[in-house]
Amino acid sequence: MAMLHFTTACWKNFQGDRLNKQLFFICRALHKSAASDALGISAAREETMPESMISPANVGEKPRIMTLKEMPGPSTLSNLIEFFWKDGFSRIHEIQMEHTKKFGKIFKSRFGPQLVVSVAHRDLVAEVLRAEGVAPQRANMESWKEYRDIRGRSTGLISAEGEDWLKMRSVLRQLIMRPRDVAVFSDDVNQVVDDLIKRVLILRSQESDRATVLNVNDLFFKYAMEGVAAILYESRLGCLENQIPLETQDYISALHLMFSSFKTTMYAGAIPKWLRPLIPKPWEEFCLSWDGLFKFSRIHVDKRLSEIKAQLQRGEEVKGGLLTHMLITKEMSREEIYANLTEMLLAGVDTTSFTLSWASYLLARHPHIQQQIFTEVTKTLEPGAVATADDISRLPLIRGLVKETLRLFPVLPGNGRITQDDLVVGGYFIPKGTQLALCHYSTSFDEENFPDSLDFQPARWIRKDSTDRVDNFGSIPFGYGIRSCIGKRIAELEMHLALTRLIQRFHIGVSPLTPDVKSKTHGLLCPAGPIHLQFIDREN
Ligand code: HEM
Repeated sequence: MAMLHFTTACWKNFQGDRLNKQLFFICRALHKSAASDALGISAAREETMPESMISPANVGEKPRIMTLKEMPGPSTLSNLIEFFWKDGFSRIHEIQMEHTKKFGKIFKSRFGPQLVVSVAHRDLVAEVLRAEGVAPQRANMESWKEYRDIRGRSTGLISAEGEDWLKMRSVLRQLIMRPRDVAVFSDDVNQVVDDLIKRVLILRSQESDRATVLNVNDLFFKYAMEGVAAILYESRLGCLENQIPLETQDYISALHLMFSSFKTTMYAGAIPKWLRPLIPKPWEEFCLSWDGLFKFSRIHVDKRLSEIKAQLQRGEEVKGGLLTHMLITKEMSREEIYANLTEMLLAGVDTTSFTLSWASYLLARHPHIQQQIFTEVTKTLEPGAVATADDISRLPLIRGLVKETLRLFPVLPGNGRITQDDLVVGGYFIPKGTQLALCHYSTSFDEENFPDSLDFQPARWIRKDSTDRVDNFGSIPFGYGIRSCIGKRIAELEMHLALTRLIQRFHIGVSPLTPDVKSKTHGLLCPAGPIHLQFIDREN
C-alpha cells in the first residue's frame, strides 16, 4: 500500500470534524454532459452583440464579427427527429461527424428554447480552452444539485462550481495530478493486475477452446473498479474474486442502474419538476442510483476513519494513502470527502474499462502492431519483470497505444463548457452563458490533425525529439487546462500497467465469436456489442 505517514499531531484537527450533513453524490454528469452538450440541454441567448464589437473592427479590413443568428446548423425539427425518432442518443458521435461535415468548424443546434454551439476544429477548441477563467463551468448541473439539496449532501469536483470547486480542486490537484504523485500507487495497482491475470486464466479455462474470454469489458470493468478503489479507498473490493462481496455487488447494481437507465435519467434533468408526478420514473431512478453510489462511498470512508481512530487511540503511527491523507489533513470536510470519492469512483470505472476493452480489441485486430509493442516491452524489461510507473517512460509504444485508442474511441466524444464571458470564436460572437460542445470525436478524425486518421497507429504519438509535439488539440481525451480530468494520471497508470502485463503474458487474438465491433454512445462512447477475445500464452 502506498504510504503517507501521520502522527497524533494531526489528530486534534481531525477529531473536531463532525458529520453535520448527510452524504452526497456524483459522476457520470460529465460523462453525461457529453450527451447534454450534443443535445443543447442548457439554454443560451441568440442575442445581438455589444456595439463595441460591431465597430470599428467590423467596418475596416478585419473580417466582420458575425452573430449567432448567422451561424449555420441543423434545424430544431431535424434535431428532434434525429434524436427522438431515429435514436440519435446512441449515435451522438456519428451525428457530431455528420454535422461537422455539413456545417463546418462551428455550428449551432437548437432544441426549442435551448441552444448549443458546437466547436469542431482543433484551433477553435484551443481558443476556447485557452481563454478559460479560473473556474470554468462544464454544463448545467441543476438536476445533480437538486438531488444533493434534497439529500443534504455536498458537491464533489464534477458537480461543484465556482469557489467550492476551486477549493476542492486545489486540494486534489496537489495529490494526484502529476505522474510522480501517482507513481507511489504502482505496487497497489500491480497487485490488482495480478488478480486481473488470474481472472483471465480462470475465465478462459471455462471456455471450450481454453483461450477465449467472453465480453472482456466485464473483466475490465471489474479491474478498473478494483484498481481505482485501491487508490481512492485504500481497500480492496473483491471485484475480481469468484464471489464478489455483497456491498460491492450493491454498488455495481447502482452503477448499472445509472448506466442502463441512461436515457431516463437524462430526462430526469430535462423533465420540468411539475411533470414529475405524471412521469415519476426518471427522477426516481436517478435518485435511487445515486443513493446507492453514495452509500458505498460512505461505507468505505467511514471504515477507514474508524481504523484511523483506533490506531491513534492505541498511540500508533498512522500510515496510509490518499483517503488517509484527506481524512487527517481536514483540508476538505467529511461531506466533501464523501462527495469527491463518490464522484471520482464513478468517473473512473467505465472510462478506464472501455478504453482497456478498445485497446485490447485493437491489438487483437492488428497483430503486427501488437508484435511491435511486445518487442518494445521485451527489449525494455527483463524477462518476467513487473513494470512500474518508472518503466512506462521507457515504453513509448505502450503510451502511444493508450493515446491512439483514446483518439479512435474517445470515451467522452464531446465535452462541454458554459461560457463565462462574451467571446468571439471562429468569427462569431458568443454571448456569456452559452453552452458550448467541444467536438472531440470529429477533431480526432480530422485528417489535418491526424493523417490516415482511420488507421490505428500507436507510433504516431512517438516524439522524434524533445521539440517535437505530437499531441494537439485535435485529441484531448482527458480535456485540457484547469478543469481537465483530475484522474488522468490514475487512469493512465492503471491502463499502462495492465496493458504491459497482458502483452508480456499473452498474445491477444480476435475470437471467431466477435464480429466487427462498432461504437455507440450511451453516455460514454462504448462498444455496441460484446468483445470476445482470445488470450493465448506466449512462449517464454
Ligand atoms: C480513460 C479514462 C478517463 C478519461 C478518458 C477521462 C476523461 C475525462 C474528461 C474528458 C473530463 C472532462 C475534462 C474537461 O472538462 O476538460 C474528465 C473529468 C473528470 N474526471 Fe476523468 N477520465 C478518465 C478517468 C478518470 C478517473 C480514473 C478518475 C478518478 C480517479 C476521473 C475523474 C474525473 C473527475 C473527478 C473529473 C472532473 C474534474 C473537474 O471538474 O474538476 N476520470 N475526465
